[in-house]
This record gives sequence, C-alpha cells and structure tokens, in this order.
Amino acid sequence: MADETALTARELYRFYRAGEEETLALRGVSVRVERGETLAVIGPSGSGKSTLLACLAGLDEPSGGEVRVSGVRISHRPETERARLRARHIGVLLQTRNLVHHLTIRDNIRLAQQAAAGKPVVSAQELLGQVDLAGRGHALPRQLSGGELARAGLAIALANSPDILLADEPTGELDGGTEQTILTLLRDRAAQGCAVLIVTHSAAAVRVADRVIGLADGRTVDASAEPERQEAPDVTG
Ligand SMILES: Nc1ncnc2c1ncn2[C@@H]1O[C@H](COP(=O)(O)OP(=O)(O)OP(=O)(O)O)[C@@H](O)[C@H]1O
Repeated sequence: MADETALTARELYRFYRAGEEETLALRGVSVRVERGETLAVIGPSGSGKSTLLACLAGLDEPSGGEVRVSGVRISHRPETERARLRARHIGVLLQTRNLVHHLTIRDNIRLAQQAAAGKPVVSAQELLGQVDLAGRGHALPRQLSGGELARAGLAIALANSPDILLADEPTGELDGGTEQTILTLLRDRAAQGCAVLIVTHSAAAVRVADRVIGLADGRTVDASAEPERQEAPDVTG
C-alpha cells in the first residue's frame, strides 16, 4: 500500500438541486496527488473548487466517479466510514476554518488527535510551536486575530499527522508575512511526504506548488490559461 498514489479522484460529478434550480458543479473531474507533491487548484468563483475539495475529503459525496485515499475508496461509503478514513488519513483546512468555537485551540488540536484513533501524533504543544502559537493554546478561537486563526486552523488540520492535506484558501485575507509562514509550513509537510492540495486565488500559493490545475465551470482546464498561472511563471510541471 505504501507506494500507492496518495489521492486519486476519477471522473467526479456533483449535481445539486435546490428547488427548481439544478447545478452541475463538477463535470467529470479527475485529479491525482502523489506523496510529497503540492498541487494548486485555481479557477474563478463558482467553478467548483470547494465542491471538489469537499468530495476529495469525504465531506461530501460525488454524484458520480470515485475518490481513493492510498488506494482505499472513500467515496460512496456511509458518513461514519468516510469520517473514520478522514480522521486517520486526511487533514482538512476549510475557508470557514475547522475550529470548535467553545474549545481552546489546544483542545481543538487534542480533539482532532483523538479522532485519529491511536495513530502516533506529535504533541499539541509542538504543533502550536510549529505555527508560532506556542503561547496561545489556552485561547478560544474568538480571541485570535485572523492570521492567528489561519495558523490555528492549520495546526488542527495537521493534528492527525495526515498523509493528505486539503486546504481551501489557506492564505485568503492574510498579510504577506503570515501567508509566507503558512506556505512554508505547507511546503515543509510536503517535503516530509504529505500530499498537499491547495485551492487558492493567491499567486504566491501557486508559486510554491509543484503542479497547477485549473477548474472552469466544473471541468479541468489548461491552467496556463488562468491569470494566476501567468503571474507565476516559475511554476513547473
Ligand atoms: N450546497 C449547494 N447547493 C446548491 N448549489 C451549490 C451548493 N454548493 C455549491 N453550489 C454551486 O456549485 C457551483 C460550484 O460552487 P463551489 O463553491 O464549488 O465553487 P468555488 O469554485 O469554490 O467558488 P468560490 O471561489 O467562490 O469559493 C456554484 O454554482 C455554486 O453555486
């Protein structure tokens, strides 16, 4: 199993119906992320990026196609089984942040570690140190600044020592210094063998990626056609 591709999605479709309105948010999207690789997913608002990330994380079920984590299918399983696979293998950083609001940052980290069910993990204090929040573990989410919250969210996403890290706009609305801190942490994780997928509008985030794919209207497109890609000419692959 160790040499399996970390994350594989094949021909994903996601159909939404809200009253009379029908949306095909994903129209046959295939993605793979290898261990140690950072993939950036870019595209205009409404192109399906968050839907794709939710399907990859097992937070949502694709209407068609399948998602595999280290060769194990995570899609089309009961929610409890998807949650178990996610807790063990995947770290997720969502735009809404992945925090329980009435728990301190340290307890949020511990909660994610417990969900990993006995997997060896680094201590909450070490994780806090990695994101420069060593002195803020006792704080509640509402007591943190936007940049601190972003870093706390990343610490929680990393709490289960994930094989795969899925991050939706991890650096959205952050100043340049904090953005660089987060991007460096993501790169470090990839260097340690984690498969990292970032949904982003940020040119700086695109620059740290090994590979970029574009989404438009629920389909993958040539990423070189996207403006973010043009601002980042040094990206290879
Ligand atoms: N729960 C839902 N019910 C109905 N339609 C939805 C739902 N979630 C997303 N959509 C629709 O699916 C399409 C893709 O949305 P999605 O949020 O994945 O796009 P996005 O690329 O992440 O956008 P943004 O960059 O603005 O976050 C949009 O047309 C959106 O309105």
